[in-house]
Amino acid sequence: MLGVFLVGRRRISFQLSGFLEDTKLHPEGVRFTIRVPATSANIGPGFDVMGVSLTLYLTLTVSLPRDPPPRMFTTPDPQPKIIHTGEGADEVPLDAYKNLTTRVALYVLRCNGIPSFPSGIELHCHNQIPFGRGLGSSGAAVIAGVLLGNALGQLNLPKDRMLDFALMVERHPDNVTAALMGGFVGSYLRELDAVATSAASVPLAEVLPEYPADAGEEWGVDPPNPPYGIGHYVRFGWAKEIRAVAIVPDFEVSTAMARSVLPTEYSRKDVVFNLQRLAVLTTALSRSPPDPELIYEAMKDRVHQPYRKELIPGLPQVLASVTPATHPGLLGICLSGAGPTILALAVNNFDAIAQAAAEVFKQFGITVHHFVLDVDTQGSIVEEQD
Ligand SMILES: Nc1ncnc2c1ncn2[C@@H]1O[C@H](COP(=O)(O)OP(=O)(O)OP(=O)(O)O)[C@@H](O)[C@H]1O
Ligand SMILES: N[C@@H](CCO)C(=O)O
Repeated sequence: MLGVFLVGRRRISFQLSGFLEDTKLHPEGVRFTIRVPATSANIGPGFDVMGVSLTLYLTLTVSLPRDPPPRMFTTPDPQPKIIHTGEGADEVPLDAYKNLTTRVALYVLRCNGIPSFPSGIELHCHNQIPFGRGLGSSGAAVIAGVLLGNALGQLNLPKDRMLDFALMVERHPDNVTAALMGGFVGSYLRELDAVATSAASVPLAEVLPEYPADAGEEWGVDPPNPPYGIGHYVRFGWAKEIRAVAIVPDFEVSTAMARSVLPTEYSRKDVVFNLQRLAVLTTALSRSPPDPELIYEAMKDRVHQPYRKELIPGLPQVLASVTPATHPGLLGICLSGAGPTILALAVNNFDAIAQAAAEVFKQFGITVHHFVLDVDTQGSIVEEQD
């Protein structure tokens, strides 16, 4: 059986039967991995626009029998077996009809005329991305699902088309675009015509229905296919000496909650404040050596961070007290995604910067841990396992 996956601009073709033979799951079977990076969205002023992919990963090891047993069109239908280790292991659903990654994979398969998973799939998800912290865990799960559906269905979708599928689920483009493409990216949702707009606006419940466990093939209407070209993106430069310190509080803030506290209208003054900084920041982060004076100011925001402080005790105090003046090496500091993680961009003194933020959070009774990360330039990859 021939598998063909698109990985970046490289088309990788391989004989599925040529995969490693050492899997415990299917000793005679097929095995490949899907690796998706964490992301930090917004970077201050670029709310729902900018994202950067970071070197923490969700990795799926997918095993399937070389000669799958014939499909049984009676219940129980062929659910993948899911093992999940690492972050989220105590809360992630292992039922493939409830797990975000496999539900998205099934959505992609069903949109392409494949009604269910192939039989005998075993999926080991190893996750380094903390849940609900602003590091793009859900975006990574969605992208992993799109790549899984593409691989299992041998669909050969180009990455731009995969982005359409991801945007039907996660409807702001910043995290999923960075997770799929890698690097530092800006993206927008294209204005669609009326038909495409309504296709792209169908309720999430229709894209990812609650699959009844005993439904077999009877899943009702086909899910809505994404319109073509929902999201467009551009890659920005990133100065190689800039690293990302992710300071992760010990509590979760769901993105849905963090979006519900935002206003629906903004003053012209606040919109202009963000636009001015956004325009400067995209170029400032590409320049070597990076200029802390320019970047610190350009990472300020008036569109989402001020409203999220009620969900994140200590947020304004951390942002105001950890500055390039007090902490040489720091370039700028902001909320990562919907929070509560703080993203500090710096060229050195990474641990001291994290420690300073930790001390402020401590005054609010919050403990944190931190990662010093680099920008992942590859984006999501699908490859034979070593
Ligand atoms: N690997 C995963 N497998 C299955 N479900 C996941 C996975 N990662 C995240 N999720 C789901 O996504 C939820 C977190 O999504 P949410 O959008 O609230 O936060 P986030 O994506 O971590 O943060 P942000 O969007 O601000 O970067 C989890 O509670 C879980 O339901
Ligand atoms: N732009 C999004 C990122 C989180 O998914 C937000 O800030 O709500």
